[in-house]
Amino acid sequence: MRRRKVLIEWDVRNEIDSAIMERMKTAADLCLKCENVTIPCAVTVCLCDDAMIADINRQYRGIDRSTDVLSFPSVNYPLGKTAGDSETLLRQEYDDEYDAAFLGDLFISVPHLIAQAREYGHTVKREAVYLLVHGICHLMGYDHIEESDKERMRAMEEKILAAASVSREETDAVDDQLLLSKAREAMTRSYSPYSSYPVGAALHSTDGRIFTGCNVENASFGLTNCAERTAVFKAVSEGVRSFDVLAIAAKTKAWPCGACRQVLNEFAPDLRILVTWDDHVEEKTLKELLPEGFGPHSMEH
Ligand SMILES: O=c1ccn([C@H]2C[C@H](O)[C@@H](CO)O2)c(=O)[nH]1
Ligand SMILES: [Zn+2]
Repeated sequence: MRRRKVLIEWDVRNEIDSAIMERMKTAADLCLKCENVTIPCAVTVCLCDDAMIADINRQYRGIDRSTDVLSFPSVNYPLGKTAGDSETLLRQEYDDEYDAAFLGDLFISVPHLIAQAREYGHTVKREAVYLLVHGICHLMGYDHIEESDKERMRAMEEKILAAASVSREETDAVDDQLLLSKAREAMTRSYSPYSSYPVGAALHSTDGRIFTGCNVENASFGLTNCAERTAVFKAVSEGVRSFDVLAIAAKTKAWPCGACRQVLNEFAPDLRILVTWDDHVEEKTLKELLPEGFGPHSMEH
């Protein structure tokens, strides 16, 4: 069987869930399959922020604003042709470095994609797959300037998305193992010279992002900020207020302190909490840790 894989060279400046990146990878392979491209191809995908994509938009297209996805095809398809009917041309684009035909570069703004998913009421995963498919279609020679071209592109996108079957009902499920490893990694950044008790936290937002935090101590002792609150405050100050899972890593089993439970309850009363120490993992809900908690709804009649 002939190989129809897309090699993606990622440049991750803004992180998204690894499960979402896996789905993007699968969708990329389906682009080649649906287009009937039988040789291996390569693309670069840069996951960036709004400022960077606006910068590229201005520099290369003279458009001074942010957008969701930008594509820079490296193949010059003849008029009306796409990758599927340009095998000879693609073979000429063979790149030693990738051991594949190089199709071009894509830039995707992660904050833009998250905002758009929210606006359309579907998952970040679905939006991420859609933007990647749209971008790869451009790299395969599709366009949407003329009405007839637009219809062809739309039809191809629909075909690929159907094959990728990212359902509208799907949720942005979190990868617990990834979250735990992010918490352990955050623990290494702890500033805890007074207690010598480093703590790391990784908070997963319902839109699929991960915010990490560590404990930050102070010579005045009382000003210490716990890892959990560091993570919450980082997220909230970035405009994110909805969370589903928190992972905490420490040397011993460390459920959040009372202050952190209260802060977490403000934004995520239904939070699942995982704690890890050595090779152990335990799970509880915030409701178990803070029964009858006082929260934003407590003051309502
Ligand atoms: O759940 C916890 C418990 C403690 N700490 C920090 C605060 C302090 O720096 C150190 C010892 O209490 O651990 C946390 O970050 N989270
Ligand atoms: Zn705390």
